[in-house]
Amino acid sequence: ACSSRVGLSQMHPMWQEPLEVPGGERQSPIDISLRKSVFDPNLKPLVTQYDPRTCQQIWNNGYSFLVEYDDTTDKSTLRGGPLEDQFRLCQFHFHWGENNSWGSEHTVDRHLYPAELHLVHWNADKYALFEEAVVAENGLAVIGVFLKVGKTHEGLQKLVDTLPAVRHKDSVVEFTKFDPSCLLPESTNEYWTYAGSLTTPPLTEAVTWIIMKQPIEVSHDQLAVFRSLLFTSAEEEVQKSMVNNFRVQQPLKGRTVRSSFT
Ligand SMILES: NS(=O)(=O)c1c(F)cccc1F
Ligand SMILES: [Zn+2]
Repeated sequence: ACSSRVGLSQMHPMWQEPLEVPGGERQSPIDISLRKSVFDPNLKPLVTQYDPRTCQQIWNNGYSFLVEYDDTTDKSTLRGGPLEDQFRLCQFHFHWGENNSWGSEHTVDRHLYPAELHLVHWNADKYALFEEAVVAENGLAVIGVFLKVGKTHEGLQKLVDTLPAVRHKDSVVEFTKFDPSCLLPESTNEYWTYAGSLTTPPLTEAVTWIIMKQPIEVSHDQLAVFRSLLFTSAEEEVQKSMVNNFRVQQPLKGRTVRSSFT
């Protein structure tokens, strides 16, 4: 699975120099300013082809819960949009707040959503492993989807029902036959895209971000189950609720956010 080693401490020997690590010029997340984003007519529709049979497990890594996919073949892929290459889905996860007033990492004209979904893909045309791509130029493509409180999301409920099994840090549970395209909004033609970074360590500046304009709706109770997870492992005396697992917004530093729509 691609994300169990995501908190890379040592850099893998690379034929290509690893990128400058953070403090850099292209950190994430950011605020997306509607009036500053630039319509790019050359942006293509996104093409996602996800095979639910590649879904493997859910893992509480002590910061979020990751739904991990088998990324050893080209069965679940992303291409099109701003991308030149084909990317493989390796995991998806969420960021959320302690209440419905905040929780997303990106904002739109400073509007905060209660949560944000990240579908993490790596460039399988250029790299052999996620671990190589995560420290490389043009290594990752992450689709961000905002969550807002509304009607129950039927597709999400299967995931929500398994979360109690991964309540503690380092717990894992088998999770199969889940098609993550059910978590994408109806319209995937409307998105913003910009050059950024991972929002968790190693914070490397390897990510082409693709943020969907249309949020998905989930129920208040579904979000409450996210907040029942814990940052802490079963052994620790003091249990801490897994909430507010988002990074603070980073300076744009002259970057342009492009939009696929006017
Ligand atoms: N939050 S994020 O989407 O930037 C992210 C992670 F949290 C972890 C690994 C890769 C990655 F891309
Ligand atoms: Zn994330």
